Amino acid sequence: MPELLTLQDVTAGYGDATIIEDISLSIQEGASLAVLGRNGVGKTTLLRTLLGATRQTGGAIHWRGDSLEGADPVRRARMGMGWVPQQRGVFRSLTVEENLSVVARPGHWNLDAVWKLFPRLNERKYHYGDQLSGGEQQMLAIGRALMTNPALLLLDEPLEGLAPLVAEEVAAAVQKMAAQGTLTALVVEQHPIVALKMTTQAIVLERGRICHRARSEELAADEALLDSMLGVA
Ligand SMILES: Nc1ncnc2c1ncn2[C@@H]1O[C@H](COP(=O)(O)OP(=O)(O)OP(=O)(O)O)[C@@H](O)[C@H]1O
Repeated sequence: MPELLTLQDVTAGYGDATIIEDISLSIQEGASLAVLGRNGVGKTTLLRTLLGATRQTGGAIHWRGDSLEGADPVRRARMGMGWVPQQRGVFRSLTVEENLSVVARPGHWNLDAVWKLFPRLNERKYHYGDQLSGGEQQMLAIGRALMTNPALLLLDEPLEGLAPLVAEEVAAAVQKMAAQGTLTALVVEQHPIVALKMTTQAIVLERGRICHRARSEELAADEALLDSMLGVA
């Protein structure tokens, strides 16, 4: 598979503060990457840097071989970057179906494909955004990003704040979505075991730098290493 995204020695932050440093990695089309690390190590900042929403002070990012230097977030979105923010961002005064339809762009992901991935959204399609539970809002936020048919989908802590059973449902859907290979997925998660199940590759950040990279399956099996890096016994 060709490479979708390549980062070479990327350093970025906010104002004068450097948050991530010397990040080098490449992600192939259709692959899925978990970005792990303790609180405050720069996971969200890495995502925001891909989107062009931080101050990049060093290194280069290439998208399908072309430099992203100078490309603002709007242009990056048009190029095919989709983003599921931590705050979810669904339109509360639109129905589920309207929320999905207003952002639709041609491609594999249409209403039927989203209903199949999230049967619960299909059941609630005439409900308004503000009538949904937290879990349903998260499903809708993911569905909305999928409807734009992005080449790269960035998910920032998709399970945060969800009750365990709903979190499992969302995790299973993300895993299914990532395994279909219709897009490249990058998942930031506090819960490494779940994130590793959803993805094929993983990186671990420590103080803004990559301290470990592995295939997700291998890292998931190495409890001692996971515990030493992330404290998950
Ligand atoms: N807009 C901002 N302006 C200045 N500093 C910021 C901004 N956003 C985040 N930071 C700082 O950058 C550092 C890394 O934050 P970031 O959110 O990237 O970490 P994280 O690994 O995603 O953490 P968490 O898991 O807690 O969300 C933190 O010290 C944070 O205070």
